[in-house]
Amino acid sequence: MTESATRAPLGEAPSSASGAKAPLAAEEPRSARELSRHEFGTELSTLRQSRLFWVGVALKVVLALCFGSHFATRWFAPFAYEFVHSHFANPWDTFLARGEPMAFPYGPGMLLVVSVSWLPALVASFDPASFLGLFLLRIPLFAADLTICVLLMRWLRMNGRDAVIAYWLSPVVLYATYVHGQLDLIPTALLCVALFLIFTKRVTAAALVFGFALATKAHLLIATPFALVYLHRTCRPRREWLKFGIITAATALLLYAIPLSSHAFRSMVLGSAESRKVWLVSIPYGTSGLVLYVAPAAIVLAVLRFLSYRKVNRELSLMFIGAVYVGLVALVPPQPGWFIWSIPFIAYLGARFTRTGRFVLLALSASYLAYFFIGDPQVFLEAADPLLGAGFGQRTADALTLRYPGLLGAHAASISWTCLFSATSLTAIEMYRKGVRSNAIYDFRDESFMIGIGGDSGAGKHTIARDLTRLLETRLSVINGDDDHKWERGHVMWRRFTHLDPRGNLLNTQLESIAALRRGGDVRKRHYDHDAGRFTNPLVIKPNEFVAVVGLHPFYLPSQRELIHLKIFVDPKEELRRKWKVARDMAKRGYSEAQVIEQIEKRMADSVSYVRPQMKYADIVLRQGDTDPARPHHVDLELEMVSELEPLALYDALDMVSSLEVSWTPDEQLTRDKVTVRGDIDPEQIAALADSLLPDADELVHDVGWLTGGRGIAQLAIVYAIGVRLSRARTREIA
Ligand SMILES: Nc1ncnc2c1ncn2[C@@H]1O[C@H](COP(=O)(O)OP(=O)(O)OP(=O)(O)O)[C@@H](O)[C@H]1O
Ligand SMILES: O=C(CO)[C@H](O)[C@H](O)COP(=O)(O)O
Repeated sequence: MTESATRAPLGEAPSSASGAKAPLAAEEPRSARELSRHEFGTELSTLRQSRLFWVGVALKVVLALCFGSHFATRWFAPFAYEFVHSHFANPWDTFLARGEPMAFPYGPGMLLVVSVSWLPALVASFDPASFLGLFLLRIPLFAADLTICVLLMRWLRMNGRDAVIAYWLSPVVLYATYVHGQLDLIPTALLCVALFLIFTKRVTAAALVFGFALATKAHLLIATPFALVYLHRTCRPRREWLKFGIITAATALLLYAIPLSSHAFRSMVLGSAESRKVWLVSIPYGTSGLVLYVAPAAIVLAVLRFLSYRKVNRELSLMFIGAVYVGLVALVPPQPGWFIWSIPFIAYLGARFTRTGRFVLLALSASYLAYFFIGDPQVFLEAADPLLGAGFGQRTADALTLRYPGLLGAHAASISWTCLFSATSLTAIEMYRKGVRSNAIYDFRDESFMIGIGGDSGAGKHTIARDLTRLLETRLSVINGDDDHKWERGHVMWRRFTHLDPRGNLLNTQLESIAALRRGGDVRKRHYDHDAGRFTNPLVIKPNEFVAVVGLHPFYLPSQRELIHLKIFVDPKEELRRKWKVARDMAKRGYSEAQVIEQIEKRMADSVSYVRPQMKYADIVLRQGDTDPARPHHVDLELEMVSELEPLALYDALDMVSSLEVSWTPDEQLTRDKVTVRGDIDPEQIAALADSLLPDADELVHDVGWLTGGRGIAQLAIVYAIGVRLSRARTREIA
């Protein structure tokens, strides 16, 4: 698979270029909803084109029709059928009265989801244990299965296709769901949907789905602290986690309240033997009767560890939730359905970290099937009873046990359980390690990442800062270099010096501000109000993950250069800069055209002496060529980038876009490369390029903040450079 394969739009020219669709305005942000709709379309079409996907569908349909253990044929299918057929009478009462306390140890949410496919039972009578019944039982499970697969592809992006192998064809899901007949895929899919909504910051919707999910099966309570911590660490306003907790709890409690008055419900669901299994493995602590509950201890340990992270990203959350669920099954008596809880997360590991991930996936799947066959051959084989006749499983298991007592006895079962235990433990450890490593990639520890944006007046410095704010949002603070002018407008000293002269600016004050913000301290600073030409009272600038220093001299002093992690210089075509400056100063600063032109001419010598020389220290120089407001997708940009940032990778990515003409020229010393870009590009293509250039680009930037045309390419080049610098710093730290 080529890296671009999951993103269809890369090679297509944007629609405005062809004139087929109204052009997107450069400032028009796309909503997160629009973007996700588009991406799911991409994922579904990737699935439709995958032969392996269709092989999986065929296999699942056949298994769903023909197989089912007594869990499916004696309990779950009749339970759902009874509920619908009786026009929604309380089925727990009916089954407890029949002496079937194990029939449905799930919450009301699970009954609601499972019943959807049984609506024909409202008007028709049939045997729920028949092929038809088995198939109806699997319809919501298939929907849950597909939902998980699509969400995984979305999360995995460039490795999306690998999700088909790692998840869609998972032997654990095939056996537990389509052969045995466990329902755990439903809460698992709901958990994944809730996580997807959490990651895209749709907190209310996430809480409603998560609350409903808890009402399907209470094991999801284990994922709750991880969701709360993630929201606490990543969401602004900070209280979002509380809102999530309240809505989730209210939704779950409301749903549980519906059947709560039923004694049968309380005894079959709330007091079920299954939920008590979590306490069964314990270590005695001396003779006083004190014991250590192993599984709860592991869960608490994981939650505490997760809480200790200052920064948590999506991958760390997925890996921790997966590690807890996979670790949990190693610490309780083995249940076939419980393994399902961790499978999407293990598949994520398998697709994302292919070498180790696939190895653990394989080890776990093989030892899972081996244990559930050797440990209980009768239940394993009875799933074929609907196809091969009642009693097939029992007869065959008895015959095999008699013939191979060593292979199917208690000792063999313990050996296979030991293997399964080892595979699950290894998986949990791998998930923990990979999650922690991925979380560290864009973590800049206790420093702010400083970005300097320099250039002449009207060259587009603040425009770049605003375009970066769209991507970095509240994680970016901006210092304005103009705040460090020495005097207010009209001051007599401005007759001696221009604003471009370092002697007209407090560059040492600026240096102190940069140093303080970089090490995480607040800065109190007056602001230069361009409307009035006066300084305001001092304002507080807070440190942040990213700080942009925007001005005429952000890297004039050597010490400024040392403190700034990424130096950007804007150097548009002079004619264009004049046009922009005249328009901006006339519209926003109250000057006439003649006044602006006179000011430009007067400052020219200082621009050449003091501003432009900073260009040689820049990591990136952005040279905007012609712009055409009627063609927002249009690009005419020259990028100069220090070779250490590997501009060739950027060139390679841009060169894949067929609607662009890209060229690359290194300088003779191989220290700076020039990349020229001409053509058309839209924000979705730029988002796709960011995905291909940076691991977890969406962790670094807000996905819907990408612009179109030249400004979008400038955003891409800067974000790429930030990503390279950050990941290099982390790699050095890890090494
Ligand atoms: N890439 C761009 N594409 C189109 N227009 C631009 C671009 N960059 C800047 N402009 C236009 O140029 C004007 C000046 O840009 P901006 O205010 O960002 O310049 P500046 O370098 O920050 O100026 P100053 O230092 O004088 O405050 C803006 O009002 C905007 O209309
Ligand atoms: O763009 C500028 C510097 O980047 C301004 O020209 C400078 O800040 C002077 O301001 P004013 O026009 O208010 O005298």
